[in-house]
Amino acid sequence: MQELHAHLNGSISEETMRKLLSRRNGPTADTKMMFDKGQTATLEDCFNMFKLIHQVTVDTESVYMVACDVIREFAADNVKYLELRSTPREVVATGMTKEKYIEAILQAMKDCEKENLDIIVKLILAIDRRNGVKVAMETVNLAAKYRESSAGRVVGIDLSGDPKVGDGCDFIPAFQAAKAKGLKLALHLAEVPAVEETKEILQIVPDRIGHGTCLHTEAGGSQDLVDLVTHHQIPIELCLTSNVIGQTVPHFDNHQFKFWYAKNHPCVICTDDKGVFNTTLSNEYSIASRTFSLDERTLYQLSLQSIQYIFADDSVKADLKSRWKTWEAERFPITT
Ligand SMILES: CNc1ncnc2c1ncn2[C@@H]1O[C@H](COP(=O)(O)O)[C@@H](O)[C@H]1O
Ligand SMILES: [Zn+2]
Repeated sequence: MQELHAHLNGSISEETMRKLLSRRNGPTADTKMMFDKGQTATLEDCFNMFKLIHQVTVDTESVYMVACDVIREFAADNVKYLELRSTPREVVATGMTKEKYIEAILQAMKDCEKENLDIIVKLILAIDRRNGVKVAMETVNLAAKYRESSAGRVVGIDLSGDPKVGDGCDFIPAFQAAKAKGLKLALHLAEVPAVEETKEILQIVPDRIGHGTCLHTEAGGSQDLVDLVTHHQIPIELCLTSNVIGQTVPHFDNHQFKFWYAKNHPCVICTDDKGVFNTTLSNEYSIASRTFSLDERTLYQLSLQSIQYIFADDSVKADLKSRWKTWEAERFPITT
């Protein structure tokens, strides 16, 4: 499998969280940092959870530890290619600058490469829409700088944060600058109904869309949005548990996966925040399988197709594809 939509601070497992809570003052050891299975909440609850989590990842040591653990956990879940995304954060009290934050993640990526984990990891820097345009432009510049100095480990830019805050159109110049610098764009779009904003942002044709929950008319979107996304064949990163717990989708059966999959549109199954939503990528594939009656071969095809939408270069795509094909030949031998 490949995981293309995973926020670092939302991906912290219970075990890592325990280690973090024992390290410093702040939220106490029994503070809940994840939702229970089957629990529902609101997007606001999710963002409050992130605020708490950010209180325990305030120094480079914790960011490094979190990144190492998250990479190892995805590898243990059989993820062969991972694009992590994270919002560079400065914490004056601990001396963590945005540069040091990014470097801690890059160091974790490099050190994990030495562990022979059988996983390729790339990094996407996130623009939090709550932090405004100036910070967004800074993030783009940081991404360009570290793309150069990290041997291509930094691959793109994300737009995330509370979708109800601010106007995403304000960030269009930052997205254009990112594109001009050769960075890829994976943008959270239409996580809640926002037809005008989404239409305008779609004009720049992002490389991938996060969630796209409210693109289609039944979910508060519009036919124009569907036509644009279809016309440009923009892959959509779909996170089932996240959307159901956050209640932007009432039940798994109403998930937009159904709409886009039925159109044969590029769909990628992802976790979003495996820690906060208490899930794994395998679990998300199982939910998709149970909810939409997809057999193993169909899940395999979905995973194989996702390789086309990764942000790494063509040689990585070709290598992954050949590994998938080898596995296919073993798992589904042609019998005559
Ligand atoms: C639930 N749906 C979502 N919608 C929008 N943004 C989300 C998100 N889930 C996570 N994030 C974004 O990721 C940050 C945490 O990871 P990092 O500190 O960047 O590693 C959150 O603060 C939010 O900006
Ligand atoms: Zn997300």
